[in-house]
Amino acid sequence: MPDKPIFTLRGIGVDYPTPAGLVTGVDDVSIDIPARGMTVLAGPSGSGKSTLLRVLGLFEHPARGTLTFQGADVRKLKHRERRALRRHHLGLVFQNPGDNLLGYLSVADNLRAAAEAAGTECTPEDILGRLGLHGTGGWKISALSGGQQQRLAFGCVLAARSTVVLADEPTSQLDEASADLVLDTLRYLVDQDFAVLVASHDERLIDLGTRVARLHKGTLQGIEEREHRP
Ligand SMILES: Nc1ncnc2c1ncn2[C@@H]1O[C@H](COP(=O)(O)OP(=O)(O)OP(=O)(O)O)[C@@H](O)[C@H]1O
Repeated sequence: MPDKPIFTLRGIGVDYPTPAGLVTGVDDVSIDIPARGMTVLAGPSGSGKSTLLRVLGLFEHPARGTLTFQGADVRKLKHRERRALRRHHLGLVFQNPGDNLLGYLSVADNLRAAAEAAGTECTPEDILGRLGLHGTGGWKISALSGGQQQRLAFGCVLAARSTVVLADEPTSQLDEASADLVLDTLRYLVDQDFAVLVASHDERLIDLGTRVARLHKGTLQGIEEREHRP
């Protein structure tokens, strides 16, 4: 029997107030996010990918619709419960590598800090070895390439033992070789049975998705299920 979805969205709508009036970020989006595999939110600039990720990351309160996480209606959670959900379950990776890491800490200390913030513990050398960053624990963040920094950001998700990985355009700031490192890391996270959700318009990343949800002007155009990952 397939796993229950980790997120269920029904009729989600987000509006942004602007001086020119309300701008719709997404409208009437209904989708189940599976507990395993990689779901890619694809679509052109302004289609609502980041808005939807912010809803799932609990940064954005939808004006309409319902969002459940593991069956619980997120709107009904108390502030403390929402924070706990985010700390223990949601691993976020933003597009700019520098926004994901603490530049004043070493590589290993970034992993330790991520684990501590989630109330858990980690063995940095183990995680670094799994991500092809063996031996970099004592390095400054600035000594890593952009792709290695993004890998480390995903390493922080491993350190925190999050349930879900939410990544917004994780390859968009990287050259092709660095982006390859990120694609390998995403494959690894999928193999480790994380629920991976990525917003991207990078075709190579979209090709990795076990499920591709296409957005256009804030609405969901369709969901493509794929049997096999390329
Ligand atoms: N803070 C905001 N204030 C006003 N409008 C916003 C805000 N954030 C997003 N929007 C609008 O909501 C719509 C969806 O934007 P969103 O950033 O979610 O799209 P996107 O697909 O992630 O685009 P990109 O690939 O450029 O990041 C766009 O019309 C955008 O202008």
